[in-house]
Amino acid sequence: MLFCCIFKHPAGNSLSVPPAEPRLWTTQRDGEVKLRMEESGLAAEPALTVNQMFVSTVERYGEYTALRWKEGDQQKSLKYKDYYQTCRTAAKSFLKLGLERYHGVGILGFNSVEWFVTDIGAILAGGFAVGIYTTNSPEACQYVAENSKANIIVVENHKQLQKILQIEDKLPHLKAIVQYKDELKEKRPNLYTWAEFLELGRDEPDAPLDAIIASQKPNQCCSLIYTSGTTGQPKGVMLSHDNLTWTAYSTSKHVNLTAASQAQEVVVSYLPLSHIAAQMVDIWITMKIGGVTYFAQPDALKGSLVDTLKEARPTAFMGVPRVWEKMQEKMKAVGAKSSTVRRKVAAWAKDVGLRTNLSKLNHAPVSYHIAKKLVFKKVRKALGLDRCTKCYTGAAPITKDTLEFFLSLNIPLCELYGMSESSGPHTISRHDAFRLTSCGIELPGCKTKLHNKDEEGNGEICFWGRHIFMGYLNMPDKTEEALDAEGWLHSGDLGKQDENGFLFITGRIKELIITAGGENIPPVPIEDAVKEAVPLISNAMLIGDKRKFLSMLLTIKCQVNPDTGDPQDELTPEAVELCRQLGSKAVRVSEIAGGRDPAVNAAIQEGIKRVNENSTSNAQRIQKWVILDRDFSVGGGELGPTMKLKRPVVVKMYKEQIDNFYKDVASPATPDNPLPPK
Ligand SMILES: Nc1ncnc2c1ncn2[C@@H]1O[C@H](COP(=O)(O)OP(=O)(O)OP(=O)(O)O)[C@@H](O)[C@H]1O
Repeated sequence: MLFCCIFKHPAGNSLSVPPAEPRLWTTQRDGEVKLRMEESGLAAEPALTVNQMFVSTVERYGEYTALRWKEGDQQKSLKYKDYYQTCRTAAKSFLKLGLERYHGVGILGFNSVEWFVTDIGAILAGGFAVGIYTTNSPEACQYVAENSKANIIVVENHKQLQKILQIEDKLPHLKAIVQYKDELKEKRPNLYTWAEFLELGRDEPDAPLDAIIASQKPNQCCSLIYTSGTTGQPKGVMLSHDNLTWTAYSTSKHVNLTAASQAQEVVVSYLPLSHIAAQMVDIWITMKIGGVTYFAQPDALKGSLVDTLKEARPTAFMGVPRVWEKMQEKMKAVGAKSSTVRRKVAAWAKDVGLRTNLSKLNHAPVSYHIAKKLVFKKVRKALGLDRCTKCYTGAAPITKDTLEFFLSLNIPLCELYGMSESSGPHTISRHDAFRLTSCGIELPGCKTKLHNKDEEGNGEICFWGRHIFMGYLNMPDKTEEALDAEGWLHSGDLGKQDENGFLFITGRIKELIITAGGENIPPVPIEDAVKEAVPLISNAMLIGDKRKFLSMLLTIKCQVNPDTGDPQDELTPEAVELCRQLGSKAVRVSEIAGGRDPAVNAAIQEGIKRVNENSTSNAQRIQKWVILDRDFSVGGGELGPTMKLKRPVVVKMYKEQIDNFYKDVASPATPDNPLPPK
């Protein structure tokens, strides 16, 4: 907030005191922050609003294609100059519908032209762009809509509309709803189709919109990213114009993206846009460099993504670890079915690929033309990545196994690390600056500090730079927890750096379990060890915060409904086979859950025993466990959009099972809990 105080001078003249400089953070919707400008380098670049960045791209690349998509069998596209005009029309429509300054426009739907236009139109009109996860329940949508004081909500289809209609009465700020796909199934006042919505603004004068745009400053909020809740109630991360425009600029420089005047970069938009990673790549970075965004189909993650990749042939591609893992699983399955000769050639090429790429990382001279010709080119083509020179993974931890698998296919995955609170990326690895399992070095103009380092050099990763968020909307306490007195963002992640500044993530303090006995236990290594020891297990979650001992919730690998993504009762073929090997005839989760299958119980108990034997202390031993009826999923609410466990949600959902572990600490072994607490 700018404070301007006017007081009377004893002589009677009015004296105006210059406005106090804004602080580094604010939690007020109309607040302003001090920009973290530096004297030189990239952080000294002039600050831009979203409109200024967009106009500058239109001036340079107005005739270039900005957006591409497929409608039926037809390819459609929009040029930069028309994209900008459509956003302006949408902005005028929002104003006509009553959008107030610093109020939200919620967007609930799959990636599309309309999503982008809503987001940017809301910003141009002086509101906040607010992505809402399509998997949100009506109550979760209500929280976001209320928190952001949404005046308008733009939904994709009838299904999403129903969620908003259920909570409409509880949203006093809501003035209109727009549905951008499919026919409206019913007419309602204040419900518009996309065409009707754009029509509202078509003939509106420019002046009121231009006045709003002219009044915008780079240090004001324009976008809210709601955290997905892996660490508690979602928080509205306030991002300023400068956060978006500067991060887009700095990232494009760091990873050497090509400006459209030389050749247009192409990206495929398919990850949830309400998450900062997808939004930064698909909307802001691509706009900054005048690239093309190609929209995938809504069923991208259910199987159509590879077809879209083959059509779009992206030059840069970002996947969360689960996307790469799925590709890996699929390729392995296809590989297993191919002829012996093909398998041998592929295995040989992969061996050459891994060895050569590892030597390359060590700057040793390499040559692998034959493998490239025989296998790698074909693999890339089959994945639609034949033009893709930059493949990224990020937003969650990826296993070394997956990194090595792709490296062996000559597809080095560059890792990207960051948070919503850092407008997306903080560090990114590059082909010319790469260490396996490292997340690379920080963006130019940004700084990293490791707080409270231990003897091995592990400390809490703290960030500084113009990508750091403004604050959490209406949450001063949480903001002060995240930003220290000097303005460093504390990530809650543990990491260490090598002598060249390469960052390695080594844990998450924010999910550390602190037992009643005061022992600090990082859950992920124990959970990973259990999954590795018992391949039948799909998800494992360690319990023990403020408890006397550790226990674990387990789920079994099951089939997934391809349309909804919901976990089914049927086991995967791999799980059925694993059961056979254990002497179990189970084909369904319900035959195993709750300790119903003695052979599976024994195998899990044996696996957990092995993990316990390797534990560093008694407190780190898993004493009890239970197999749940249903696997974790995004739709079920246990996993976030990047497949990170939402621990507080799981604890609430399975309270009964957890209470059971601890209700009688001295209880003897049961089929569910074969190991009595020590
Ligand atoms: N490359 C990476 N490797 C390991 N962990 C990562 C990586 N990138 C991001 N993360 C993890 O994701 C966190 C950031 O998550 P993000 O800002 O996307 O929040 P979220 O998933 O929406 O929700 P919440 O804030 O509730 O966790 C980081 O603090 C880190 O723990």
